[in-house]
Amino acid sequence: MTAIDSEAIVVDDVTVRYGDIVALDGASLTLRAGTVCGLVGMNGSGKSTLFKTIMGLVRPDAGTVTVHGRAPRDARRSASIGYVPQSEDIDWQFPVSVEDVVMTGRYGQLGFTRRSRREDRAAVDDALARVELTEYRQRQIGRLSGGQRKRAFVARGIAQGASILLLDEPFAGVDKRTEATITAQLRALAADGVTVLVSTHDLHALPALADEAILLMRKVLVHDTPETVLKPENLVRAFGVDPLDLAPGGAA
Ligand SMILES: Nc1ncnc2c1ncn2[C@@H]1O[C@H](COP(=O)(O)OP(=O)(O)OP(=O)(O)O)[C@@H](O)[C@H]1O
Repeated sequence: MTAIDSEAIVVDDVTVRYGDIVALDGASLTLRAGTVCGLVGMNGSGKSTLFKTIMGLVRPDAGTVTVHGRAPRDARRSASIGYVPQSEDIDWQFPVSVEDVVMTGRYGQLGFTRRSRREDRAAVDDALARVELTEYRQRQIGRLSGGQRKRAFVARGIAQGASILLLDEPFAGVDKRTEATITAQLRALAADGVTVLVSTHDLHALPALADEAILLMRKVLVHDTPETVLKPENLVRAFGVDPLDLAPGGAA
């Protein structure tokens, strides 16, 4: 693999504005294939905007994004990039079952008839088993708990078979067991060469989850190992205070 091939995501000096609000201000990063990168920053620091920009759902006002050397929209159309959005962005009343949701991850591979083939059904079965949701497969998606909903959308990302997976706060409101299940699956995907970018507010879990981490504050403040990113001087730059000192019981 050449150096360029191994660069899964390249964000180069990207600025995104929503009217007067500057959500990203000259953000740059490069992610190598097969790594899990944790994305950390305070509320409003631009994490969701960065995901949407990498997906090609938001167009940068300045700068460029390439995904395996291609424009994000092209990568999205070819299903080589998958996105697990924040729970608030999903319509939970929609009358679809868990397995229907996971099957939508296969739409990029289905023909225009959208008829699932044996390999699609096998991918859905495998993804459901990986996140321990097999017994809930027939249930309407809104009749799951918060943690089960997260797992359903992680399964959808897995079933897609994308080489890049973006996850926006998959651990929000989930219990430790679910967090461990999702973490193990993301690590397994990375071992298979998938590039994973995952935002999280759970700083304690970052070293177990990620090979590297990014501190975002409209731009990339630090991109290094989780241990370096978690140094108090770096967290103070991103959060104004050391959030680990604010946790119950004090510092980690
Ligand atoms: N559609 C929008 N229209 C206007 N402003 C927006 C929009 N989406 C985000 N913003 C603003 O852009 C900034 C970055 O928001 P973004 O959602 O990317 O942050 P975030 O880091 O994901 O936050 P959180 O941790 O709360 O999810 C914020 O100031 C937010 O209010």
